[in-house]
Amino acid sequence: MNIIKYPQISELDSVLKRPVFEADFLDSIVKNILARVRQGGDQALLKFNEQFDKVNLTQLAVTDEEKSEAAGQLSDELKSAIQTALNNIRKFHEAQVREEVKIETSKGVTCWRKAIPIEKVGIYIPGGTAPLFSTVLMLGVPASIAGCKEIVLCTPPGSGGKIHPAILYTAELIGISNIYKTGGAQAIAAMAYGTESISKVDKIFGPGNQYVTAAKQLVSMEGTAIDMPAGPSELAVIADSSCNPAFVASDLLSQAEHGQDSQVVLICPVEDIIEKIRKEIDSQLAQLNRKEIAKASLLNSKAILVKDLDEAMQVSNRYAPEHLILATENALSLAGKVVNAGSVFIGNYSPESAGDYASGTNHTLPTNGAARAYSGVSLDSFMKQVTFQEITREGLADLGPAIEAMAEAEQLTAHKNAISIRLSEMN
Ligand SMILES: NC(=O)c1ccc[n+]([C@@H]2O[C@H](COP(=O)([O-])OP(=O)(O)OC[C@H]3O[C@@H](n4cnc5c(N)ncnc54)[C@H](O)[C@@H]3O)[C@@H](O)[C@H]2O)c1
Ligand SMILES: N[C@H](CO)Cc1c[nH]c[nH+]1
Ligand SMILES: [Zn+2]
Repeated sequence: MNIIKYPQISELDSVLKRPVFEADFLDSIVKNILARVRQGGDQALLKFNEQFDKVNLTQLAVTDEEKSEAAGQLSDELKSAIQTALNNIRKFHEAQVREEVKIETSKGVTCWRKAIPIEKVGIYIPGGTAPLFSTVLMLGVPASIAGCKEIVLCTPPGSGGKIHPAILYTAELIGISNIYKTGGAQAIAAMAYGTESISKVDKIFGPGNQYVTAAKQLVSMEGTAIDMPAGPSELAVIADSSCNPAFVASDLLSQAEHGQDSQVVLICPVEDIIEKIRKEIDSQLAQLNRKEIAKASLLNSKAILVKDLDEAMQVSNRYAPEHLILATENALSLAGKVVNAGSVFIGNYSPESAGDYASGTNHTLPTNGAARAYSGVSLDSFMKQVTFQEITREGLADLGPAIEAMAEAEQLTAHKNAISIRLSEMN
């Protein structure tokens, strides 16, 4: 992880450039995959399973037998951990249910907003390099609280064409039964267009690699809604002398291990602390399962030496990380200065891994700077907010002249007439 000392704010965009593929290159690969699925349906998906996932299958749907075997393949310890996470995620997302509020905007004019679940949703569960069953909780729990009628789950087949039992077990726990063995851009195409066995959905959710994220963005231009660009994982840590260097190193490595296109950034006003954290990274790396992946993503990663914590926050806000850890003194008050971030972890005992699995917040978060304008997945992501208004005869008598005047000024006489015809009936 290279150190960049005291960069100018204007240099940051190039210093902190994400390691993304060139957009035209990615688009041409992904457009081709989308077109082949649109034309070839299930057969195309099965061919992509052979090409990318090296499995030869005859059907995409997970069978009832596979589902029923899943629970027996997990330890009681893991099942209980999944239940703990489920409880916390459910609590946090249930608290997002909002009361319907009726407002009388003027006498006799009542307006309100009602949250109505999106009927058919598709959830993508990454499985290329690790079977992310925690993502089943992050997407399935809010979808089920929202009351979505149909939930389609796609995930790449693992070795031997199997889906990891923890994915199947977690899906069963939440009540998701339409599960298909297809991953990457082709899975996104299947949910966007529909195939013989996979239903077309109204909105697609879920994180994934750059192919998945590009496919979601492309199908969204053709009319299927998506949650947000949730691509390769990122983490920024703002640390000062009060941090525990070993903790910070462990946090940076936790996101570096996701993929070689992950990026982690350390922002710190004390050079000596940066050195201590770098040493810790080197010693902890050796013990990791995925050290080669973590090493590769550390090559994309930077330590930024800044003047003070205010400047550290400016750097972080400019970067707009998916995750931000504040390992500083008075971390809670520093958190008040966050403008751009997907999810924030405050203090030495709030590791990012807690949000990945079990604190209760959602881990499907905007990456690649999208946190400047997008929020992570929440209950609202699975609902439409429909507005209603009810106007009484007296209400229209009062409000009508204002509407007539505005319609007249926009030269929309039919609009004006829809009011005038009623006002004349009242006289
Ligand atoms: N932002 C978030 O909220 C969030 C949450 C969890 C995970 N993630 C990220 O999700 C990603 C998961 O990536 P993954 O690769 O492990 O799994 P994945 O399931 O996203 O992708 C695997 C699929 O990619 C396709 N693929 C692989 N190589 C290809 C190629 N050369 N051409 C076309 N398609 C190809 C294959 O179909 C394969 O099944 C990681 O980058 C992780 O950081 C992000
Ligand atoms: N850190 C990922 C989001 O960027 C989510 C995840 C799932 N499992 C472990 N981590
Ligand atoms: Zn993670």
